[in-house]
Amino acid sequence: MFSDSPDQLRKAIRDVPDFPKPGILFKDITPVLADPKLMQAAIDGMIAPFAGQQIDKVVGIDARGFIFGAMIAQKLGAGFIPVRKKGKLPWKTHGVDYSLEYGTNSVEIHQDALAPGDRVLLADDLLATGGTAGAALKLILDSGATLLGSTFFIELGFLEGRGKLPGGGPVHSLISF
Ligand SMILES: O=P(O)(O)OC[C@H]1O[C@H](OP(=O)(O)OP(=O)(O)O)[C@H](O)[C@@H]1O
Ligand SMILES: Nc1ncnc2[nH]cnc12
Repeated sequence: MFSDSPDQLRKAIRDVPDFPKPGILFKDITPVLADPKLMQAAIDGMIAPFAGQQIDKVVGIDARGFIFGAMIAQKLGAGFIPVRKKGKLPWKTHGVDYSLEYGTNSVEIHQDALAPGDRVLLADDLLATGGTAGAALKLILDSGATLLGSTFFIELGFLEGRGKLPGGGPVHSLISF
């Protein structure tokens, strides 16, 4: 990781006012995705607090969480498990409804994706109200797996989303606004 990366990462995140709804300041990560050095710094920074721990599975949340989660899983030598928006997974699922900063939705996980005793890290691009990550946390804990913690590229601290992640281990974010 290059030493001034947090500053460079922060500068690369683009603010888009009133997307997808009036009053929402959308944090656009596509400039980070487009730069391999920045992405490497982002992934390294998201993994750092969990270094040295045995992690069997990384759960990533549809859709932007797939990008970060899959890269983290590869780097850790762990499996990747998708939590998808309702109706997208082909096999038997468990699901949960939730609300997020700009709406409501449902996410699902395959019933056989996680097993009791699996050591899991949850990953997403952004923690806002915590509704989405809280829904994923419920799916993980209901499976009997052990949730070691959660890691986010961005946290919107003023929305206090980490309060929606009780019992899920440490919550880490690389860039806070
Ligand atoms: O903390 P919350 O208020 O729940 O918001 C955070 C969630 O919102 C975004 O997902 P979105 O549903 O927009 O899906 P996308 O990744 O498909 O754009 C983001 O990727 C997080 O998953
Ligand atoms: N402000 C925001 N920007 C980008 N993604 C989000 N997900 C929830 N709130 C968001």
